[in-house]
Amino acid sequence: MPELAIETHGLTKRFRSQLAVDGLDLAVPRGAVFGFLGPNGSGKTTTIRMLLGLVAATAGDARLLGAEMPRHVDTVLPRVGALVEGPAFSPYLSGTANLRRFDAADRHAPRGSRATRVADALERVGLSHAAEKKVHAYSLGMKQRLGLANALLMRRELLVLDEPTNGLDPQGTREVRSLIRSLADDGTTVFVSSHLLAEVDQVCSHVGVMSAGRLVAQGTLDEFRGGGETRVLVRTPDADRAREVLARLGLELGHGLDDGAAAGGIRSMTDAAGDALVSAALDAPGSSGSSGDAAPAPEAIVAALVAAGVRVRGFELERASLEQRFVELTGEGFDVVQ
Ligand SMILES: Nc1ncnc2c1ncn2[C@@H]1O[C@H](COP(=O)(O)OP(=O)(O)OP(=O)(O)O)[C@@H](O)[C@H]1O
Repeated sequence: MPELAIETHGLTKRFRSQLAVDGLDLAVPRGAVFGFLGPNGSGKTTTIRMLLGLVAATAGDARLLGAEMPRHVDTVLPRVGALVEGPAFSPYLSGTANLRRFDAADRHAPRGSRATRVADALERVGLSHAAEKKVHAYSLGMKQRLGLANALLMRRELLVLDEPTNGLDPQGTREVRSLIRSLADDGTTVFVSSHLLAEVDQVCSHVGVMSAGRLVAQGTLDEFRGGGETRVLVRTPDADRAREVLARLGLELGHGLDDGAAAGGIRSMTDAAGDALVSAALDAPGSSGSSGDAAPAPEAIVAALVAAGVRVRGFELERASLEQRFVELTGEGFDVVQ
């Protein structure tokens, strides 16, 4: 069995003068829940459409479950469940009747167990109560759930979900998250595009970040976070002395937390008790700060602060949040919905 569920090399899509996807080298390991992130228009949907053989690539190649696409589309797609821009449900049929039609169109789906399969899929996405309702009376969220149910009709090795929580309320979003988790627990690889960092943070094992058609980062969630800077936060009434010590240790002052305040000429924040929160970047990637020296250990920082007479009332190491990393990589804000 190939180790990668999805693998692309130089995958490119050009629409007339627009380069929508530019030389993508994706590597999605089997068993991963891969969060495919990116701002609007960064090329996520186009990539997914190429992966599924819905649109032809301009250049490059893609393999799904070890087989070249779109050449092996007939043998590969039955092993892949997909939710892409809502399938064309018939509005005047019920949810159940729509799913039966889709199931009947799948020649790999045994007819005898169709009714059970459809009922199970509706149950998994929390739509049993509306199973017999006509789809034109469904809300956007319900249609989205029906699309998901359609992707879940058969057990699949790979699920490709384009923005599965679009149109869902917070409760629906939580349900989709736990559904993804349970699918992953069963060994299904899940490739999910999303705007929602919180979603990715909570369910994904791997992340890929798109920006303007290019894949600017990919790896495990830990690697992704680890690539960002770690900040040291010191709570102390002796802010000036603390800053001197941190600077002496080669740390770069005034990162992150202080940035906003620094614009107003303040380099730290003071609380009601008179303690200031001084922040500095430890091992900022690409920082010119400490001329390539290894960052000092946290205990060495605390010892140096104490030795210099700084009253350390709080000390914390804070890793970059996913959102900070995303902004660092794409230069764009993120649509953060918790
Ligand atoms: N059929 C098409 N014809 C022309 N341009 C297109 C077509 N499909 C997509 N594009 C362009 O390609 C770029 C990437 O679009 P795509 O839909 O893949 O981005 P996305 O990351 O999925 O965005 P969103 O999060 O808004 O869905 C956009 O600039 C879009 O306008």
